[in-house]
Amino acid sequence: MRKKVIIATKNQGKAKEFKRMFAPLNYDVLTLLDMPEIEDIEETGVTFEENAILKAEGVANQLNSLVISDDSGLVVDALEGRPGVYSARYAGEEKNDEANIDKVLSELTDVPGGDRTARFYCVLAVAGPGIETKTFAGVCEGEILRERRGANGFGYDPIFFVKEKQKAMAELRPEEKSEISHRGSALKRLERNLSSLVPKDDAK
Ligand SMILES: O=c1nc[nH]c2c1ncn2[C@H]1C[C@H](O)[C@@H](COP(=O)(O)OP(=O)(O)OP(=O)(O)O)O1
Ligand SMILES: [Mg+2]
Repeated sequence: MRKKVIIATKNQGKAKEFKRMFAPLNYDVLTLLDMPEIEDIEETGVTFEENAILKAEGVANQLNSLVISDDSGLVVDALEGRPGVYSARYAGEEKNDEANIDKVLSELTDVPGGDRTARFYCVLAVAGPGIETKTFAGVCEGEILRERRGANGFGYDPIFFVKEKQKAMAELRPEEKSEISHRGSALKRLERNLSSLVPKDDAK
């Protein structure tokens, strides 16, 4: 029988990646895109971890069910870590991927090749009735390109050059991306630690 897992995200790109990554584990993925009645959770944290916990616990409380959330973003060294936790709303509250990319590219116009290092971060939080909330992190190292490359993925993928693959993230096939991505490694950590999700009452 197929099992089901709830991912507390409204991001279409993340939803696609989670569906693909959970399929071989025999899980169907439900997201907030399937549950319009869930109230928005404000991302008031200043770290990926804080925001992931806010989203997972906020949605778990509304559904009274186990949920996984994903807070992720792009950290650029030459921009002192921006856009960071503001990645989704970097160019404005309407969350426009193209405008966000344009803003990063223009801020980096005068930054030479060697100084364009960056990384994607992902923190997954698991929360639910009777369990202690847990987080799992993943990182993917790269460099910011001078122009867009590739048509796959979402968000900042077209301007993120993955050293390991010598390609833009948006040039990778979906399964290639999941193998090396921040989200893929965070999910692997989560899978390895599922047994640590102990009931709160048992926690010493
Ligand atoms: O693999 C990725 N490839 C490219 N860009 C990415 C990736 N992973 C995160 N990102 C960017 C997209 C967005 O600008 C921000 C996430 O912001 P974040 O608040 O976690 O997600 P969101 O608001 O889009 O959806 P939600 O909070 O409902 O999960 O980082
Ligand atoms: Mg968000």
